[in-house]
This record gives sequence, C-alpha cells and structure tokens, in this order.
Amino acid sequence: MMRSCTAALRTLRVLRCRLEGAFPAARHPVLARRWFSTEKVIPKDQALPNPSWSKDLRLLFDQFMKKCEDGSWERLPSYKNSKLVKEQLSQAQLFTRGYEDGLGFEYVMFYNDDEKRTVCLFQGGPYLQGVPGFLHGGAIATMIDATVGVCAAIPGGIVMTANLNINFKRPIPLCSVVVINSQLDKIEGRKLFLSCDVRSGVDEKILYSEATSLFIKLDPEKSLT
Ligand SMILES: CCCCCCCCCCCC(=O)SCCNC(=O)CCNC(=O)[C@H](O)C(C)(C)COP(=O)(O)OP(=O)(O)OC[C@H]1O[C@@H](n2cnc3c(N)ncnc32)[C@H](O)[C@@H]1OP(=O)(O)O
Repeated sequence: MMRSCTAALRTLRVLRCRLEGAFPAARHPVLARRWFSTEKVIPKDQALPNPSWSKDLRLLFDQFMKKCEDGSWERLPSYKNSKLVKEQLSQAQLFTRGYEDGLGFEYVMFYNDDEKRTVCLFQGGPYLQGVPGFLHGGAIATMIDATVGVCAAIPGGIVMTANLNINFKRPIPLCSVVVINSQLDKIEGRKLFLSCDVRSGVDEKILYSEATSLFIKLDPEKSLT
C-alpha cells in the first residue's frame, strides 16, 4: 500500500514537471492548486455581493432582491466554470469571471420571464480601463453580449451571437455602476432579436449605450466547426 502510494506520488511529480515544462502557467499557484488538488471543489456563486461592491451596486442589488420576493424576477446565479466541462480536464473559465474580486467584471443578472427581460447590474473594475478613467468599449460590449445572451438563452436554449450592434453614446467612468436592460423583441424560427440599453446606476439618467442583437439557436444537425 505504502509503496503504491509513493509510486503514485512520484508519477504525479513527474507529470507535474512535464506539464510545467510544456505550460509555464502550471507553475502559477492558483492554477497549480486547481489542476493538482484532489479536494472536491464547491463552486462559488459569483453573482452575490462581495466587499468590492460599491454602495450603489449593493443598493440596486437589494432593490432587485426585493422584486424577486413575489416571483416576478429571479436572480441568476453565475459560476466561473461551466458545468459542461469537467474541471479536472479543463482550465476553461467564463471570460467575465476570470478576475479577482473588484478588479474586473462585478455583476449580477436578474430575469423576468413574463416580460422576457434581463437586467444586469454591472460595476467595471480598474483592469477594464480603456481611455484613462473610463471603461474599455470591449468590456462594455462583453457585458452587453452576456446580458442579451442570457435573455436569449433562457427561452431559446443553446444560442450564439450572430450580430451585435452597439452605439456608444457616453463614456462610462471606471468603477461606476451601470444597469444593462435587455429584452427579447421577436423570435423568427431559429432567430432571436433582442435590444438593450446601458444606463447609469440608481438614477438611470445617463444613457451610455444602446444595442441590438441577433442570436441564432444552434441547429443540432449542423457542426459548429
Ligand atoms: C442561462 C445560460 C447562460 C448562458 C449564456 C451565456 C451568454 C454568453 C453570451 C456570449 C455569446 C457569445 O459570445 S457567442 C460567440 C460569438 N459568436 C460566434 O462565435 C458565432 C459564430 N457564428 C456561427 O457559428 C454561425 O454563424 C451561427 C451559429 C450564429 C449561425 O449559423 P447557422 O446555424 O448555420 O445558421 P444560418 O443557417 O447561417 O443562419 C440562420 C438564419 O440566420 C440568419 N443569419 C445568420 N447570421 C446572420 C447575421 N450575422 N446577420 C443576419 N442574419 C443572420 C441567416 O440568414 C438565416 O436566416 P433565414 O434564412 O433562416 O431567414
């Protein structure tokens, strides 16, 4: 027993050295823990307040949680790793959840099934800077895509963005809170048409961006590649 354990550990060490040679990133302590730990990982719901959330984000979160009480809205949980990919086999992570708390995308989404609407409360952190002091347009586009994507995926199933059209009207200050409000406008066969706007959090007075998008429900008969 003792000998087989020692042999297994040696094999693990050899594999680890080879892996570190091939992928220097494997030396990174967080990745190393994720790849080599045998502990069962309990996924953390990232769409809940953490200490990096500003007063405004907390306030809006509390307001929407109140709206959930009668069942008209529901908070959507969100995880770093897809349940579709076995964690031990992949280091894949949801793009928007790859940063430490407060540095990148802090957000929570709420869904209203009767109205086919998704609202995302979003605070873009300092690593998402574009023009100094403001959010990068790609980060805004990412959150718009994610919000309309969820709005399309809940009724539509497995969908992908075919078209995303954004008008950036005002720059969004870094670390401020915005509300991304999206709705499903129309379904035609496999095509889902959505629209969305991005406004300043709490007062919603400033219209930062507007977008329309087309999502396509994947055809199970067609290969993606
Ligand atoms: C809760 C869970 C959370 C989970 C939700 C997580 C949310 C995350 C959101 C992120 C989403 C992404 O970033 S997705 C990643 C970015 N997107 C992609 O990589 C997609 C790349 N494109 C493709 O793979 C493909 O083009 C597809 C799958 C979109 C469509 O291909 P297809 O299935 O073969 O469909 P196809 O026959 O070409 O088109 C079907 C119909 O749509 C029309 N159509 C197709 N593309 C377009 C287009 N760009 N503009 C106009 N119309 C178009 C066609 O004319 C046709 O109309 P008609 O003749 O029928 O009238």
